[in-house]
This record gives sequence, structure tokens and C-alpha cells, in this order.
Amino acid sequence: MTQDELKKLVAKAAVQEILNLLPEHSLLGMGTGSTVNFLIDELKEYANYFSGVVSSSDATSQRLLSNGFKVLDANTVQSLPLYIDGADEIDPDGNMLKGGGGALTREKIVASLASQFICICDATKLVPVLGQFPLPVEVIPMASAQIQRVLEALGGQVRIRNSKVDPNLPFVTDNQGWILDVKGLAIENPLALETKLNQIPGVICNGIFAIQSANMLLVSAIDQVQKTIFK
Ligand SMILES: O=C[C@H](O)[C@H](O)[C@H](O)COP(=O)(O)O
Repeated sequence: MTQDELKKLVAKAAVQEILNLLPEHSLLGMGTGSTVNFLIDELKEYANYFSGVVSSSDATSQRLLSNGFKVLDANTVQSLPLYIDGADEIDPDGNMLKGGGGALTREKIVASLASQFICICDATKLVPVLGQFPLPVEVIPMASAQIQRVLEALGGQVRIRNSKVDPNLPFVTDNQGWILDVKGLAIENPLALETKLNQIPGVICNGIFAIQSANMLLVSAIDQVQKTIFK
């Protein structure tokens, strides 16, 4: 199977999981990325099953709206029963590295509203220790040079992410932030590093999801989907 076929397979399994877990008229939190795009495509026939969806990016909001879902502002809900999203990496404890698509900050905000986080991915995302994928750190643009120095002093190799439209310009997030992609940081203790990076002035958010780790993982490999529940 291709990676896209694996993403579609896990998206189909996720639809059944969502419908089993949530009664009709529930709210739902929705992540961002190619796996989530497959999920939205698979879930669209149930668009009216949900009273509304809180989205983690402008891209996801547009896709949800064009598929008939009602999109709600995060400020209008007190909590969500479930948040579902992909990941760039996930470790055996459900800690994730996210932000390859630049949506990490809003993903973390929506995940923080939810009592349960389901991660959906294909088996290429499973890692023993986070950190092979460059760690995205979203920053206030005027702080980027100083944050780069701090991250380099911690042992990271830092690159400012470039725009896909014009590679001479920085990538700009939905929050008008920039992304620093950091290689080479040891992420042996994801919670400690997530907390430490949050302390650097000008950091909006970093892509370690240990505080908002996954409660459940659906992962596709070959032709089947495996479910893991984390403690
Ligand atoms: O900012 C992007 C998100 O964190 C995505 O969840 C992550 O990059 C995984 O995306 P994909 O499903 O496209 O592999």
C-alpha cells in the first residue's frame, strides 16, 4: 500500500471510532494535515451528526466548511469530548512531535480543550524516541534570531522554515508567527523539553505534545489498523 492508501485506511477506521465514542450532536476538535484531510473526506457524510467542529487551522476550517460541517470558534466552547489529529512522530507513551504543516499552536490549543486525544497515522510515524523529524518551534518574528541562538546553545541546528509560495520569504503561520525547524535536540524527556522551550521569550509554541499527549492511537500498517490506548 502507498502512504496515502495507509492514511485513507486509518481515516476510515477513525470514522467508526468517532461514531462509537460520540453520541449524535456532539462537538468535535479537528486537527490539520494530510491524514486529517482524508478523515474529513471520510466523515463528510456524517457532517450533520456533529453540532459543530472546532478547527485547528484555516486550511482545516475551509475543508470542513466545504464539506458541510459547522465550524465553531474555540472561544464559544467550554470543552470538547474528543480531539483527533495526525502526527509527525509518536513514541510508545503517546508523546508526539507535530507541526510539520505549521499548525502546532492552534492544534495544541484545541487539544487542550478536549478530554481525549486520538492520534491517527500510518506506521512510518512510530518512533522509539522523538526527534528524528525536525522539531518545529513557532516564534514571534522579532525574536527569531535570539531564539535561534538559544536553541543552538541547547545543541540544536536551526533553520527558519521558508514559504512554499516564495522560498525567499519565511513561512508565516495562521497566527503570523514564523517556524524554526530544529534538528539534533535530544528529546529523551519530552515533557521536560516541551516545558523548557516554552520558557524562551518569544516562543509561541513548540511541536512537542507531551502535556497534550495522545490517549489513543490508531495506526495503519500493511492492510490493518491497530488501536493502542495509553494510560
Ligand atoms: O502542523 C501539522 C500537524 O501537526 C500535522 O498533524 C502533522 O504534520 C502530520 O501531518 P500529516 O498527516 O500530513 O502527516
